[in-house]
Amino acid sequence: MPPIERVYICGLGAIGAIYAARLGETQGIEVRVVADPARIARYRRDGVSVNGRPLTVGYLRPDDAAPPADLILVAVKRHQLEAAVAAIHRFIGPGTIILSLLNGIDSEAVIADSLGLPPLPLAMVVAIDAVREGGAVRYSQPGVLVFGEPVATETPSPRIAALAALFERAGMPTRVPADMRRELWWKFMLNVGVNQLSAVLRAPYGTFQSVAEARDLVRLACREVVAVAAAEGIGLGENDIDSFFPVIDRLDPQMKTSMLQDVEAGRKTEVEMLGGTVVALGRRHGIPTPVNQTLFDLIRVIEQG
Ligand SMILES: NC(=O)C1=CN([C@@H]2O[C@H](COP(=O)(O)OP(=O)(O)OC[C@H]3O[C@@H](n4cnc5c(N)ncnc54)[C@H](OP(=O)(O)O)[C@@H]3O)[C@@H](O)[C@H]2O)C=CC1
Ligand SMILES: CC(C)(CO)C(=O)C(=O)O
Repeated sequence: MPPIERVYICGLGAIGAIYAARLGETQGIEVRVVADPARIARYRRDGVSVNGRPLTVGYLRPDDAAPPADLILVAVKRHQLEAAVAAIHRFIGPGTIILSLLNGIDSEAVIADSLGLPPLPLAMVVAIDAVREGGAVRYSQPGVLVFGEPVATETPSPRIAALAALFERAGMPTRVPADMRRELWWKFMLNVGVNQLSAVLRAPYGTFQSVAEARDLVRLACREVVAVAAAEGIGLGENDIDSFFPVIDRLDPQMKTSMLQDVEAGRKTEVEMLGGTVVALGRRHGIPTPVNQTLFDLIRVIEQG
């Protein structure tokens, strides 16, 4: 597989801007952000910055004529995914790799199904504390991009090797686990616990680092993920809950989850893809999920308040 040189990004938010900045500074990589004219006008007028440095990047409108990308990074919120897929479809060629940086367990399948493509690689960004206010993005921990094929394998496929080579050139930390599907579920469990509780408690990471009761509440929500995951053939356990607290403990105590940022900015949250998914899977498998039902209802009330 040829090296990745042309990267298009859809979603210039907390995550997308960090990837645009890092890849855009890498010799030999062309980065362009795909967005509708209204968003492009806003980015040009108000500016986008990452840790105080203005971002200079080229833009592409969904109906522009441009060569297919080698790689498309999708970094929108879950409820924005369908529109993002429509925006990128013109830039997909036979060799284009699409990598979804969204949280949750279904975005890759949604993208592939909508576009009639074979299964995409699975991906997630972990241990990052990105915060966005308007177009100003800040982070203290850059995190790790974790990706792999959807079917467990010890040997990286050509597209996974090409992705690893790209991010190594850009000096961005990556990890390629053998069983990426299980990793995605592990991160999903973390987000179900920490993101939802942070939104209800209006709590930054510091609360989950120092308040025992907050950690206990996270555990209660995550145990329901362990139960539905088992019914879906994914083996997670209490030790997997234990293993994410050290990740949260290393984040800036004053920074906030993406869901708390949405609540504070009055935006729609990703609650359907977190608690909503747990509740739906619980119903399908006859597993009670009262904690996630409660969190779901609370966050829906907050969204409408
Ligand atoms: N923030 C974090 O620390 C982390 C977030 N994640 C996950 O990454 C994903 C992205 O999160 P995050 O970056 O925080 O979200 P943001 O809300 O900061 O960014 C999403 C961006 O996508 C833009 N967008 C939405 N729809 C379109 C579209 N159709 N075309 C072009 N641009 C579009 C939005 O523009 P506009 O503002 O104009 O709507 C916004 O700038 C989520 O799934 C989140 O859960 C994962 C790890 C950590
Ligand atoms: C793990 C965490 C909480 C930060 O990386 C996240 O994924 C988010 O804010 O959505």
